[in-house]
Amino acid sequence: MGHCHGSRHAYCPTTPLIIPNLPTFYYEYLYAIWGERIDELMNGIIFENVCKSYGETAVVKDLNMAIQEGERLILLGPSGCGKTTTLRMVAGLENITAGTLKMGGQVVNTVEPGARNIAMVFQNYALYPHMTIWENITFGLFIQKIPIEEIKARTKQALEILNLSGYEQRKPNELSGGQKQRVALCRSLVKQAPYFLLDEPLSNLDAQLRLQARTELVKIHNLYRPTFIYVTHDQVEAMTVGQRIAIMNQGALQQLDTPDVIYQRPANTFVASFIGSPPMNLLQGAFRDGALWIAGSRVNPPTKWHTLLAEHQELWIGIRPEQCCLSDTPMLHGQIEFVEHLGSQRCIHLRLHQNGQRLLCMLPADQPIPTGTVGVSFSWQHVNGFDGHVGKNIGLPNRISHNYAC
Ligand SMILES: Nc1ncnc2c1ncn2[C@@H]1O[C@H](COP(=O)(O)OP(=O)(O)OP(=O)(O)O)[C@@H](O)[C@H]1O
Repeated sequence: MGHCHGSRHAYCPTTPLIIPNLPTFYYEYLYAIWGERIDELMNGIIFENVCKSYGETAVVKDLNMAIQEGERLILLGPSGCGKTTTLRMVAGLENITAGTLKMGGQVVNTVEPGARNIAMVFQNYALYPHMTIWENITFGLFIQKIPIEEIKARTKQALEILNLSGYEQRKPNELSGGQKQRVALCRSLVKQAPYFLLDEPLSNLDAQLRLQARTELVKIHNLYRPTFIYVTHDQVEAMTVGQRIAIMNQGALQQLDTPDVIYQRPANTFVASFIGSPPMNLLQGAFRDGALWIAGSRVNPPTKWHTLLAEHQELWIGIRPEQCCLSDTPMLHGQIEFVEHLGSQRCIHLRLHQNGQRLLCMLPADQPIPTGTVGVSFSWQHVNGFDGHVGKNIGLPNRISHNYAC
């Protein structure tokens, strides 16, 4: 277990804390997650109680978040939730109102942007119109006085990865939007900075190009594994590019975890209804006399759940649409109101009989769909329960499959 060499180690289980000024539980929490790899984490980015306000308005609230060195982290959330502000604080483009931001083990609250060793890609490509593509990409490297052979080698490699070889002598106005976006990525890539910050870099691309660019982003990351923070409000992008996703709402971090865990075990009702298309069904639940009532129907949950359910009594029961099926021995009954055709699947909109709540079921397109009233079942292993008052996941023991690719 122990690895107490060097001075930047944050926590060693056999000795007291080495770095002062942080609560003990914080290191214990980090160590529990990262174990021996805590070294890498300390070289990453750590937010400690970070707040940002504009006048009286708090836009980032008490953010605690540790990003591992070399990790691809996505900041995801609805418009205005504070993603860009968070990213800009890392870049040094916004002051931090309160709290501490650390990069590479150093507090950087007052460090100038130019001294933070970051590469940043913005939504608008910000290319110099009078320069060629090659000049746009290499300009910053010449300023850094990097040897010409090194500049040529880095640029050649980046142009190849981003399919831009042959475009070196064009001007930005001779490129399509997607190509300009790739030049902007290329220009950041050649810096080989340890921190790579991206703010909605694909938002100007059409669906086809976005798909291709997602793969390129992962390739870029794999090339030299910078610590990568990527802001988006597109959950497909988040799920496919991110190794972990931080979900924000109204300036507060809601959940920070792998895409699988976030999808299958959302931390609260906000995450449950934000992630997934269509989103998770949240049905009213109540636990009385050993039975669970879901949307007004009595059902029998696994006996081992009873203690947990009894602690909450009023609940939201979360069931993903694709985990519902039509059944001859149903748990719930409803009236089909609408059928959406989505190619390989169909989304059935039901109005439940007992309490009139709506339930969405995702079914294979080749499954015959009866008309009128239908019965629906689901398997307990995929069900989530949320406290009826505060909306927090109560941790019913359901099954999570960890099958995402790093
Ligand atoms: N300079 C500023 N002065 C006052 N309020 C600001 C300023 N910059 C941002 N805000 C507010 O802070 C909140 C967070 O903005 P931010 O740009 O971080 O959100 P976001 O999650 O990135 O949104 P989007 O996805 O729409 O870009 C918003 O309500 C915004 O109006």
